[in-house]
Amino acid sequence: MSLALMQPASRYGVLLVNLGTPEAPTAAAVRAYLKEFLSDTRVVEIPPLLWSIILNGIILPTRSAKVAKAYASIWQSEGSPLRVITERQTQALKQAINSRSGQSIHVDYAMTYGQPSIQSRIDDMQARGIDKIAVLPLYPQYSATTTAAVFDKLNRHLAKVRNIPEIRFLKHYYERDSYIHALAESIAKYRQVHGDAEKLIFSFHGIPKRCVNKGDPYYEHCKFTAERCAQKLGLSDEQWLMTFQSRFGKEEWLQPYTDKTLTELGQAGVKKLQVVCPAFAADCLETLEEISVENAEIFIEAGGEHLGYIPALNDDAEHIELLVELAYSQLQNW
Ligand SMILES: C=CC1=C(C)c2cc3[nH]c(cc4nc(cc5[nH]c(cc1n2)c(C)c5CCC(=O)O)C(CCC(=O)O)=C4C)c(C)c3C=C
Ligand SMILES: [Fe+2]
Ligand SMILES: [Fe+2]
Repeated sequence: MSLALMQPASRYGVLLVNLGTPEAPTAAAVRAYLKEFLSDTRVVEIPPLLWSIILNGIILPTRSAKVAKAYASIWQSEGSPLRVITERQTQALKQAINSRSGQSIHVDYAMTYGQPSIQSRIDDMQARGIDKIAVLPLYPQYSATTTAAVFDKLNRHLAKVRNIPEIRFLKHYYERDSYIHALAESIAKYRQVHGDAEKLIFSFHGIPKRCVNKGDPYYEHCKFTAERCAQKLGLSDEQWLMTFQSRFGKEEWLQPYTDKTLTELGQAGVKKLQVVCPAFAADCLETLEEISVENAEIFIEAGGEHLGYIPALNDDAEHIELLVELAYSQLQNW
């Protein structure tokens, strides 16, 4: 792979962006993180004044301590898994791009909520003389609740900048062969070690059904991902399922729900399941705790025997290859 750039490499930057995570597994830190995250109107579309009363009066006081406990159970010595893995991805991508292209391109990461903020990383790049920035949100499937939230944060910052950099923004990559390949390879490798299961569940982070009804293409992107990956693995229709996890609030979200499906499968006599979560580029609370612990317990209580969680692509070699391809796709001939 060769990279054709129109200007010196020192003027280009690549910014990986993921969701964000608390600074510490404490109620106070989780509260601050959830407050910023759940105040974004891309994430929660309830009228702001009404939502601010519900958020500050009910959600934050009741949820922060409970969620902090869940974070504490997965916290690593270096910090939150999402941050630790995103840092590793950033370093690995930097090394791969620069050794491959022989050019020194600046690579960094930001979080939509919390630190390091998109604003601080764009400012840092501009201070380094970088004026062409490729922004790569680490969401394979586009949703207004995630990808567009990155776009908003970026633009809200640039609205205050006099001399703006040029930006290229990756909207999604669910359709790329290299993504489907990396996902299928990770499942095949897991199965080489742990054996097959009766069924493979593709569990995506959910969003409210209303969002899809109003035009969010997320469901279609998830469906394409699961179908292509199952096809690549040679699975028959009976061997896999697509579900949606992490429901929040009372309204209907995309279905079938992961937890309810696990209960039904356990009750129907299924003993061995494997779950992969393709919407997460890095392992985090929603995979390491919700799927691997909470949902595994739900399945076993319903009669199942084993739920094997297949890790996210994280800093796997195939994933870093994919990130190089995504970065090149934005930087090429620029
Ligand atoms: C309130 C609505 C939410 C929407 C819509 C939503 C969409 C969405 N989220 C991710 C990725 C992640 N979400 C994570 C945690 C998380 N998500 C929500 C709520 C919504 N997400 C909450 C409240 C939380 C925090 C935990 C909790 O209180 O239950 C994470 C993990 C972060 C970590 O620190 O580990 C990720 C990643 C996607 C991909 C998505 C829509 C496509
Ligand atoms: Fe989420
Ligand atoms: Fe969750």
